[in-house]
Amino acid sequence: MSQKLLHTPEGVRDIYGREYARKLSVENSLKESIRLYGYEEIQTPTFEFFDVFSREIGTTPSKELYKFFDKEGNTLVLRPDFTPSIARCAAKYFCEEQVPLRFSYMGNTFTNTSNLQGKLKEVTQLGAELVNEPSMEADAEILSLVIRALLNTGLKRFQIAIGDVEYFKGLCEEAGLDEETELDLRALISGKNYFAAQELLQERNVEEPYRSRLLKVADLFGDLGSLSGAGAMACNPRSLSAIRRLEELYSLLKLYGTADYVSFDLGMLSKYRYYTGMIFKAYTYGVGEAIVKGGRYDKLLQQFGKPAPAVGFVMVVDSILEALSGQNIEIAVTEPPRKLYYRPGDYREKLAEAQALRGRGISAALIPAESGGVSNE
Ligand SMILES: N[C@@H](Cc1c[nH]c[nH+]1)C(=O)O
Repeated sequence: MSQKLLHTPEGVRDIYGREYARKLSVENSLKESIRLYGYEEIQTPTFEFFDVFSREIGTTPSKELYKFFDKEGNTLVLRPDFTPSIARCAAKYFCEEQVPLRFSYMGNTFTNTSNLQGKLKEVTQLGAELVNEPSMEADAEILSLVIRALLNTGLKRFQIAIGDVEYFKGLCEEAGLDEETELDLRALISGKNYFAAQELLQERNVEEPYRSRLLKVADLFGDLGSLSGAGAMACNPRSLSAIRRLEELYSLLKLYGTADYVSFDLGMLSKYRYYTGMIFKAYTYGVGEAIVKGGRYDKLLQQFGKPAPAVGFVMVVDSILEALSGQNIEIAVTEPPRKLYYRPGDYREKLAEAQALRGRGISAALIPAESGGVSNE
């Protein structure tokens, strides 16, 4: 048989045995934490029309989408991001609804990145979205829910960095940047490419003090105190009200008892352009990428026909598992099946025994004794 048949493409993988049992256990724990906050599970399709993830929506760039065609010639896309799908779904079925809507979901997302990046191209995401809620209380609920859910998996050492896209937008407006320059600058700052950012601002004739203010954004991180520094640097109402919101958010997190897990990072700029306010990422030891990502997107549902504010997050289950393993944190898994070995002469008794165990909710596998047993490990 060709060895090639046994291989999976780069960036996807099989998960089985104990590792899969651990994954299921973490998923259940995260789901239960989200359920406690009143979120209702929903399911959206794995692929959608291209337009749901088009450039105007502001999600994953087109070159990173898995695109294909159906027999009618429609362009379809394997979802790279749940948020546009949930926005579409909420706009379709809850269009007239004004009360807060709480949705949670779980499934795999797909991004067609280059093999050289060494990233998984299919990951399991578990998330929640709170629609029709513009308040700071909603932002605080989302952040505190994330913190509680992470603690419930057994993780202890993690930090949530919070930013607000309005701070940077305010500085860009103040400096008179056009949209294209703003997008280019955002990409350079997110990629930590400061020299190129400096060059770009010089090229576009951005004057002082605006140029240095924009470049300093990358250094604006730390505890609550760092917000006052950021406030002192900005002279425009957009950036200043972003700072005020973050300060208010912090006092709400104190009510939840979750403020110790957060820090601020005004240089945090997401690659997704649908965010309109607070954004955040959770980091922990042993994983380079964020294990949770989220934020407020008050204009996205409008693109699907329902003007409604919303805020939400996703947890990347594969990365949380990597963190738990790297930090040697035990994950309770369900008992493996009891193995009942039978010989031709005692099959009747062993079968009865297995049935009795199953009747009591205990998993039991019958195994021919001469086979030497099976292994799923
Ligand atoms: N979908 C975003 C996370 C998010 C959910 N809701 C709001 N933001 C992401 O994948 O990064």
